[in-house]
Amino acid sequence: MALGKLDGVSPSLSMDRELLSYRGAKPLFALTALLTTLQGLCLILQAIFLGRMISGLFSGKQIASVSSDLLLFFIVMVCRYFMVFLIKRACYKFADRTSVELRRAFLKKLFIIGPQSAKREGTGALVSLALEGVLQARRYLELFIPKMVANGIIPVLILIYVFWTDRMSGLILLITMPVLIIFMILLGLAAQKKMDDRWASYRVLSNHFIDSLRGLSTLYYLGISKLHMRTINRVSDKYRSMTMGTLRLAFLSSFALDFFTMLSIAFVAVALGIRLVDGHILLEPALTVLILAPEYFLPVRELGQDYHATLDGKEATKQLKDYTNLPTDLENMSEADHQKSLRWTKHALLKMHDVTFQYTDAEKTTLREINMNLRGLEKVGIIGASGAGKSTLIDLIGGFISASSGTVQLNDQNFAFSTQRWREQVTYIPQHPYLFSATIRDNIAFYKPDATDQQIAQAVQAAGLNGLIDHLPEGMDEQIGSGGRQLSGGQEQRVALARAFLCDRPILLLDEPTAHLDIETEYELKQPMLQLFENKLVIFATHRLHWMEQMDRIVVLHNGKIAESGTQDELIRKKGAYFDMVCAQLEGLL
Ligand SMILES: Nc1ncnc2c1ncn2[C@@H]1O[C@H](COP(=O)(O)OP(=O)(O)OP(=O)(O)O)[C@@H](O)[C@H]1O
Repeated sequence: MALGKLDGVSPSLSMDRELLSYRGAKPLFALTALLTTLQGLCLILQAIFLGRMISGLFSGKQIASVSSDLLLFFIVMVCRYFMVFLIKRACYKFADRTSVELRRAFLKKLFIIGPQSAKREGTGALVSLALEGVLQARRYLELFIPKMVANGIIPVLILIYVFWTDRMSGLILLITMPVLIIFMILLGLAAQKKMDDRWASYRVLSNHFIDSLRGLSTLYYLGISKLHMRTINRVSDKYRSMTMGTLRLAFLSSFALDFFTMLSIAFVAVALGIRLVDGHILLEPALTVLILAPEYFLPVRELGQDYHATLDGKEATKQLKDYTNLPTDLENMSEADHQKSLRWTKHALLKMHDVTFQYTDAEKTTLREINMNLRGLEKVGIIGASGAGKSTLIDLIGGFISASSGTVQLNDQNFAFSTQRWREQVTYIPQHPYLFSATIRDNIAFYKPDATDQQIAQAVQAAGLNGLIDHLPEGMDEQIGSGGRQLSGGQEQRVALARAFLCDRPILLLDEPTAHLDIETEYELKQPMLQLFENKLVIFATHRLHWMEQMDRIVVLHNGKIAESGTQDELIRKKGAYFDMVCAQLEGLL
C-alpha cells in the first residue's frame, strides 16, 4: 500500500490514496464530492427551515403561516435523500466493477505464477481471497468511499454556517472534533493490529481446513482423524476468539464515539440555553445550531462504525492488490520478446547460464549455477537424492517459478520460461495429476475442449485407458474426480497420459509420475509413456533409475547443483555420483 500504517487507522484525517489508483476512482470521488456538497447544503437548509418553523410556532404563529417553511423543508429533505441515493448508486457501481476487475487480475496472476503460488500462500488462503476476499473488498469500497468524502465535506460546511450564525457554538464544535478524531485514531490503531492478527489466523484456518480435507483418508488410515479434530477445533477457536476481540473493540469504539458525541452536543446545548435565557441569542439561530450539531458529528460516527465493519475488506483489498503486483518476468518482457520466443522444433536450442533459484522463505539457494542446454527432441533424465532440487528444476522449466538470477536463451534470444508461448508448448505430468469433477471425456479433453470424438478415442487407446472405460457403466460419460468414481493411481496417470496424447505439445515435463505406483503398474504404463515421449523434448525427474535406459542424457543433481551429466554409458564409466546411485539401488535389490 502506498500509505503507511497510520493512514489505515486515521481514515477521517487522511484518504487511502491507493483507492485513487482504481479505474474510474477519480471521477467517482469528484462526483461524490459534488453530490455530498449539495447534500450538505440541503442539510443546512433543512435545519434553517425547521428552526424557523419551530420558533415561528413557538412565538404564536398559525400553522398556515409556516406552511411555506414546512413545504421547503420537505422539498430539501427529498433533495437530500435523492443525493444520498445517487451517491450510493455511483459507489455501488464502482465497487461492483472494481471488485470484478480485482478478481480477474488476481486470477490472471494466479495462472501466470502457477502452482508455486498455491504452495507458498496455501490453497485455502488463495481460495478465500478469491471468493470472500473479493466480496469484502467490494463492501469496503462501497461503504467507505461515500463515508470518507462525507467526512471531509459535511462537518466543514456545517462548521462554516455555525461560525457565521453563532461563534461560541462554532468554537465548541471546532474544539471537540479533534478530541473525537484522536480517540478514533487510538482505537483504529488497536483495531488494525487486531485485524492483522485476525487475517493471519484466517489464512491459517483456511489452509488448515483444506489440508485436513485433502488428507482426511490418510488421517483415517493412520487412526488419528479424531485427534486431528481437536487441532481443527483449536485453530477455529483461535479464529473465533480473535473475531470476538475485534467485535469487542468495534462495540467499545461505537459506544465511546456515541458518548463523546453526546457530550459535545450537550456542551453546545448548555451554552446555547444559558445565552438564550440571558437573551444573548435568539431562539431561531439557537434552534438551527442545535439541530445541526448532531449532523456535524454524524459522518465521523458513521465512518467510525463502518471502519470496523469494513476493516477486513480493506485488508482483503490490500492482499488482492499486493498479489496482483507480484513481479513476474512474463510481464517484464516486451511484446517483441514474446514474438521472438519461437516454437519448439527438433532444431531448437535452449541454454541456461548460471541460473539460480531461491524460495522466498528459504535460507539458502535451492538451485545453484545451473548451466545446461536442452536440444530438439532429446530425452533428459533428472536424478538426484531427495531434496536435491529435481522438482524445483522442473517447476523452473515449466515456468511455475522464475529464476532468481542467470540467463536463459532460446535460439540465442533472451527468454523467460513464464512466457505464454513457452507454456502453450509444455505438457506437465506430476506425481498426482489433478482430476476435475467431470466426466472422463471432459477430463481428457480439458486442455483441448474442441477435440473430436475420434481424436479422444485415439488418445484413450494410446494411453491404454480403453480397458477401464469399457467396464464403466457410463463409459466415457462416467463422472470422475471429487464426488465421482475414484480411480487408482495408475488409472489417474493414464488419464494424464491421454490428456498429453491429445494435446500433443512438443515439450513434456514429468515430475516423478510413477513414484507412488507399484512396480507392476509402472511397468504397464511404461510402454504408453515411451510412445508419448516420441517426437518430443522430454525432461523426466525420477528416482527410478530403470528409466535412464531410455534417456539420451542424464543430469545428476546434488544439493541444487549439477554434479555431473552425460549419457548413461559415460556416467557409468566415470564412476561418479550416478554410478554410486546405481550401485546403491542394486544393493537395495540384492
Ligand atoms: N515451496 C518451498 N519453499 C521453500 N523451500 C522449498 C519449497 N519447495 C521445496 N523446497 C526446498 O527446496 C529443496 C529442493 O526441493 P525439491 O522438491 O526440488 O527436491 P526434489 O529433488 O524434487 O526432492 P524429492 O525427490 O523428495 O521430491 C528442498 O530442500 C526443499 O526443502
